[in-house]
Amino acid sequence: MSDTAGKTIKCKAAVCWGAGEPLKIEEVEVAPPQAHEVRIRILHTGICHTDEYTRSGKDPEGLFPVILGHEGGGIVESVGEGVTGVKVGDHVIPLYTAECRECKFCKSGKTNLCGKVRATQGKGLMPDNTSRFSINGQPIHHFMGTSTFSQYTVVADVSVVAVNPQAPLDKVCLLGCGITTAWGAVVKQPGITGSTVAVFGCGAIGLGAIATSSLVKASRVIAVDTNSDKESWARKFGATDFINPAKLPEGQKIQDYLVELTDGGLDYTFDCTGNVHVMRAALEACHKGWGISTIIGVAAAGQEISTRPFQLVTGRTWRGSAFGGVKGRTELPGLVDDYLAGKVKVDEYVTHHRTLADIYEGFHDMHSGNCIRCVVDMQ
Ligand SMILES: NC(=O)C1=CN([C@@H]2O[C@H](COP(=O)(O)OP(=O)(O)OC[C@H]3O[C@@H](n4cnc5c(N)ncnc54)[C@H](OP(=O)(O)O)[C@@H]3O)[C@@H](O)[C@H]2O)C=CC1
Ligand SMILES: N[C@@H](CCC(=O)N[C@@H](CSC=O)C(=O)NCC(=O)O)C(=O)O
Ligand SMILES: [Zn+2]
Ligand SMILES: [Zn+2]
Repeated sequence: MSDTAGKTIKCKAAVCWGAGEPLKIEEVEVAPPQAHEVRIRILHTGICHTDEYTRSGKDPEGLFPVILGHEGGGIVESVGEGVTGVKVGDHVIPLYTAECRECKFCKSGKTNLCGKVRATQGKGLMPDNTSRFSINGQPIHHFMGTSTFSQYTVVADVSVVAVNPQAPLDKVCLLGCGITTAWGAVVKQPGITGSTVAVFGCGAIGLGAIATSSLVKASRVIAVDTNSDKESWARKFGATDFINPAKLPEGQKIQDYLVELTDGGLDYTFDCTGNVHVMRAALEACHKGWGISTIIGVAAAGQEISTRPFQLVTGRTWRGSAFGGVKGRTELPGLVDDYLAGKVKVDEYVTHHRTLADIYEGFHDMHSGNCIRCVVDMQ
């Protein structure tokens, strides 16, 4: 039992006070975990584009003030009554996609989307409809059920998983979102082995989709990105081809180019940009009769996708994937072990490091065009 158990902890956190505002380092009070909750000392966190998406005000679910962050790694400091899944001292990864194993979604065998805490999570609150974070008595919202931009956070017990303590948390924190999302979206999609794939967007998510397509032996992996600097990254992660759509002859659409290049279109495509026009191109680059396009990117409030319904009538499938379809409590420990065994890349994604004091610089890094993932040392 830690000597802070049952007490409120004062620590530093990066708080976003309003849409579009920078993050500010504040002293926050973190209340003890209630029943079925876990308080975690966060050691490292990645910064994902979804954090920036919400900070910027593009997220229709965005609430302020808030402590963002959902790609963290830490150690359990204390647990509330009834917690059995993790214990004090465990090395853990918080899960923005919970896994209760009891709800309709969890029991369906058809999805990783758990319904147990999603409604309160979307309101920036714990399952009892209150927040564990406050500053001078003012409640601060949680984010994605994780809030890893705080030195201590509280999560629901269904939203955390213990992992091999041998795994460096400054690396496997990235399995809390980006890399796992990409890995799952590919390995859970039957048929990729021996097939052609195009990945639109070569950030961490796109590179992960490229690496995993290569791992499962897709016959061809075409990377598409408007930033030509991403070519060397894409090839390093296993792309066989790289195309910059901005460099095509004027008037030529990327989907038409790809259909011609691949004798009718791709077997599988992935949108890893969050741009609805790219999502359309990814769908229309699919082969007639069987091509499947997966949307991974998150689009801003008010954005909608469109295509001619004929694209679907003629056998293309449009689908989406959240956290790669991965059930975190069941599958993440195995993925961490795969990383330790050298079967899954993680270290290769880390291009930038920051401390909590300059975490907001990490958001600027993300826009620099040469940042794949920035890892923040929270202590
Ligand atoms: N569904 C899920 O569960 C998850 C979704 N996401 C979402 O996935 C998306 C990708 O995340 P991440 O990899 O971190 O983001 P990045 O911004 O790092 O990567 C996106 C890449 O796409 C490139 N790009 C931009 N516009 C185009 C275009 N028109 N055509 C081709 N490429 C383009 C960008 O180039 P440039 O460098 O010039 O900007 C960049 O290289 C985000 O929307 C994020 O919110 C993330 C995690 C989980
Ligand atoms: N809140 C947004 C949607 C954000 C979103 O799509 N989140 C993804 C994960 S993105 C991670 O970096 C996700 O898993 N969604 C499923 C969910 O239940 O939230 C909006 O309202 O548009
Ligand atoms: Zn993310
Ligand atoms: Zn559930």
